[in-house]
Amino acid sequence: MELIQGQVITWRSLALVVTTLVLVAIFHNVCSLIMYFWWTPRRLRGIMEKQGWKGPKTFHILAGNMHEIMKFRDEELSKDLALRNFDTGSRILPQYVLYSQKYGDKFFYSYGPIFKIVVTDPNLVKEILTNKLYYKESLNIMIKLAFFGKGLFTLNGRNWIERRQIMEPSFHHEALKGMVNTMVKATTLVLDTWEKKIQDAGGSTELEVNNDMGIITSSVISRTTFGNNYKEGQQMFEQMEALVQLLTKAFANPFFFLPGYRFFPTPSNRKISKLIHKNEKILKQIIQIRQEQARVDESFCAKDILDLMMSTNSNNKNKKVIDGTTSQLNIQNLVDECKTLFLAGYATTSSFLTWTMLLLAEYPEWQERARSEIREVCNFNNDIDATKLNQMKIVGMILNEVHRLFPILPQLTRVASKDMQLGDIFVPKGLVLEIPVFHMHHDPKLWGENVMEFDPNRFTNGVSKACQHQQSFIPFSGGPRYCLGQNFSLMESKVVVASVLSRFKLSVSPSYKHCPENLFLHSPKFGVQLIIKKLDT
Ligand code: HEM
Repeated sequence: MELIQGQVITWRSLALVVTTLVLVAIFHNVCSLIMYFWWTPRRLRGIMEKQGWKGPKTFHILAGNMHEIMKFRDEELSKDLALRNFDTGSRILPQYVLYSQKYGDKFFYSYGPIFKIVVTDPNLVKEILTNKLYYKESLNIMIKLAFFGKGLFTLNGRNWIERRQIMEPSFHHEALKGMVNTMVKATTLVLDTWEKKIQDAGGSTELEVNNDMGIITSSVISRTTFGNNYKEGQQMFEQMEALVQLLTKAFANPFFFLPGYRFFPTPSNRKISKLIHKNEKILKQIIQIRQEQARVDESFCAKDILDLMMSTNSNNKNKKVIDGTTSQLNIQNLVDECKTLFLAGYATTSSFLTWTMLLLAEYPEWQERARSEIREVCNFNNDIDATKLNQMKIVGMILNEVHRLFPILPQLTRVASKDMQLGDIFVPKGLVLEIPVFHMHHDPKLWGENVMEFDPNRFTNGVSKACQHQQSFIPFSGGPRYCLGQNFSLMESKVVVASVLSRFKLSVSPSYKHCPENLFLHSPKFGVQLIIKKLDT
């Protein structure tokens, strides 16, 4: 009886403990949700209002001010736009135009439940980008899993420092010099198809170049990262494109931002998980084969980015990095870094090159000036190397001006890791600071009255002479987290421009509709249609 009673007591206590735990978990989650969606944005807003910052009076608990911003953006996107009109802020960063007109320079708004202030003063921007106490905002979990994992782009703090040390040698000048040939080869393959199309069409043809720039940059990144395994790498791009499409659609669903939503077995979530899994499988296979090669072949030496990464990684085996611990990447870390390089290195440069082709076609005088320089430097043969790329000054000026007018990442964000002082602003812990790169690149106070014109001449004496403040030009960000692939991308862009202009003449097709948009990246909504002619030599 006692035993039975004892058992009853035990079961009761167990049930009580379980119920209490469940209730505590529910209470904790409800409190976190209330903090995230209601309390934190209101608290931060109160602190900023007390300091004279202004912004929209109301915001939706899930969507923040997104409805108003998207409505304004869609109205702007539906208007016709002249190609030489670079005053496109209302479609690229609509929140900036909408709220700076209403509230002046010191304004805030809410992106979903995230409360943000916008900072444009170049001195403050410099402080934000260089001070490591401002860390990278965490990305939506689905985007993170799909494209970056726990890779360099998303890491913060000590993990980021360790990872950057491992990744940097793969992008040093000496390593990059050896990649120029690969860049030329990948470009030539696509340009040969242009030549064939022109021949078939009897002298000139219309081409949508955004697609072809994507083929070049995906081929360059898979060849430079994976060398002989580039074909396996290239399979990933189709999946990545599909993931971009699915995630863009998913973004329109307000529940997408709810914590834990990714675990709901919706058709879209299932497709996304399947694609992520497929990509990881391809990458793991490539890396495992490499690890095996390195193990059995003593003479195995660094040839491509993955080899370089793996060899820096194995040299780190016995090296104490920080706090006396060693840092070595495991296979999942390597997979995440490859994913990061694929997305960061492909879509960015591809959109950038598309805008470059468009502006070269629209400004024939600059196309000709660049062509003369290329003729002088490399005599129009494909004998391009790193030294010759360095000598292409006019091409460099054109590329800078395209980066200024069409920054591919039109805004950057950072989060305060603790209460801080930024100039005369008190920045509370957790506040998100947005840097509107696009608007800084188009500000007449920083660039002069001709800011809305395409004028590469402004870069004749370098960036420091082109604008009032070095931090006014940040297409690749600034401070310790500047783009790891900056020099890689500049080299690749020069190779593509030099190869295209050595063989072809470009003009804008009448079928081109100018519609820049900011969908993750600053890119042309309907692609870029150009008329391509073979150059008379
Ligand atoms: C037109 C081309 C490119 C542009 C405009 C661009 C722009 C940027 C920007 C603005 C950031 C910093 C983001 C932030 O501070 O929040 C960044 C980071 C990064 N980029 Fe690029 N990028 C380009 C090409 C590339 C290429 C070709 C690669 C690699 C092959 C690459 C790899 C990376 C990586 C790994 C990071 C993260 C660096 C870190 O956090 O330490 N990027 N990029």
